[in-house]
Amino acid sequence: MKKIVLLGYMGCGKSTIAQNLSKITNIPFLDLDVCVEKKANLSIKEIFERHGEIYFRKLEHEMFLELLQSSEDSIIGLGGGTPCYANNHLLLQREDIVSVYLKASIETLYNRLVHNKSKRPLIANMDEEEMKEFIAKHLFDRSFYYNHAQHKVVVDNRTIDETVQDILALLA
Ligand SMILES: Nc1ncnc2c1ncn2[C@@H]1O[C@H](COP(=O)(O)OP(=O)(O)O)[C@@H](O)[C@H]1O
Ligand SMILES: O=C(O)C1=C[C@@H](OP(=O)(O)O)[C@@H](O)[C@H](O)C1
Ligand SMILES: [Mg+2]
Repeated sequence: MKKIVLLGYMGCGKSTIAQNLSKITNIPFLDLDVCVEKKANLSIKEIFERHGEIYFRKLEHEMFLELLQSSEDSIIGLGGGTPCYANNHLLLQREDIVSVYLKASIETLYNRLVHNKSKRPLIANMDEEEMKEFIAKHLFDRSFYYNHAQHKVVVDNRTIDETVQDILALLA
């Protein structure tokens, strides 16, 4: 039984790539954020607004453990912060987990996030200049955790299909 876990910064494509990889492999896909939202019966935005980030991190950790407990094969798209809290990065070291860091440059992340920030509470209220600075610093802080992944796939200038193929090639 294997779990393929995609990690990386907000906007690198975890949710999109996990879904597309699932279509090709027929391995079921789970998005950790969506699982948290279903369990809390609130959107990520609402969880942050009503209960704060620390509460979100607790739910995220509990849900990650729950998904890893299942014996089913699955492709799991993490949230951008998942490996950086509650020692979640250590859970990635399990033998039945294949972890893939979708590595994107600041420019790629900025371009993908700038029109897509409203559902992401950490950047929702930033202007463009603030966002650029934030991504640069935050990505630097988080890279330590992302680099715990078993594999790294660079996603800059790659289409969705190309990234899916890159992942399939390293799984082969
Ligand atoms: N080549 C690409 N690979 C992945 N996502 C892409 C690509 N080009 C554009 N996008 C867009 O970038 C965004 C990535 O968001 P998402 O999949 O939610 O990332 P994450 O889950 O890592 O935050 C989506 O709007 C997606 O359509
Ligand atoms: O980077 C983060 O801390 C977060 C990333 C989001 O997921 P995506 O990376 O899928 O946007 C979501 O979990 C939440 O808004 C916090
Ligand atoms: Mg996502």
